[in-house]
Amino acid sequence: MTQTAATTEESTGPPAAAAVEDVRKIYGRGDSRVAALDGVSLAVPQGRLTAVMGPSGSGKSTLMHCMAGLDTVTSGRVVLGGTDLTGLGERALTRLRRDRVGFVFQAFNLVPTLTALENITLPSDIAGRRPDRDWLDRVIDAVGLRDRLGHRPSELSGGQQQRVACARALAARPDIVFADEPTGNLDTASGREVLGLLRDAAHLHGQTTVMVTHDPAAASYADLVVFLADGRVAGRLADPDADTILERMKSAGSPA
Ligand SMILES: Nc1ncnc2c1ncn2[C@@H]1O[C@H](COP(=O)(O)OP(=O)(O)OP(=O)(O)O)[C@@H](O)[C@H]1O
Repeated sequence: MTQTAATTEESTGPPAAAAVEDVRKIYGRGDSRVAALDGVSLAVPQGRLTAVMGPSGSGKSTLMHCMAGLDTVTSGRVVLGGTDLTGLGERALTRLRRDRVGFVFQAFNLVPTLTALENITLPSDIAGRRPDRDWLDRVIDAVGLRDRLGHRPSELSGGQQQRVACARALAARPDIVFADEPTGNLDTASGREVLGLLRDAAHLHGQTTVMVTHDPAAASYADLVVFLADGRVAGRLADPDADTILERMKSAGSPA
């Protein structure tokens, strides 16, 4: 693996936990050619919650997948925790995702036959690692699921299931967590719980997290909001409130 310093565009603030530099991702050829990412540069600050917003088709999921090593870029560079992902083979990418990245998706993706606790420790079990017991306890308390650990997913509410999914992502202490519409399937109250959890994980425990969302209220939990449009970065807002985010979305002329 090539080790390089993660670069950051900002001269102040925390160092970048991840960065993309002039990334292009082209799908298809000829008439069906789509530039899903068209020269994106972005630094994800360490220990912060970053939201990525933008209209449907603007490249949010593609960006997240490329940053997480789930997809490769056509050109440009992706650096994660000092490792240049560009040019890594599938085995190395698999190892990197397993060891250094946590995922929270809209569909909770819990294993239905396992209990909440078994789901939370599954990634460490698969990797053959013993989970850090103290940390696991803290994560379980943070997600407020201590009295539900023996329940199977079908015995949990949507919000509880997503909190299990968050705990699963946090338990392995990954360098970075990627959350794709983590509150998309949740009612407002459950969504707030999950967002508060992700924000606390960043602020109290230094967990770097990138979250894709369409929802200005959800994005207002973030320390930094990055707007995409047509595969490009169309703006950034630091410490935004929901109204400012909504204004920005309106002025971009394209509802997310
Ligand atoms: N596997 C693929 N093959 C071809 N085109 C693709 C593929 N994946 C994405 N695209 C195209 O790339 C562009 C960006 O898609 P992407 O899913 O990243 O957008 P998004 O902002 O996440 O959208 P949404 O909010 O609707 O999920 C779209 O035009 C999409 O049709």
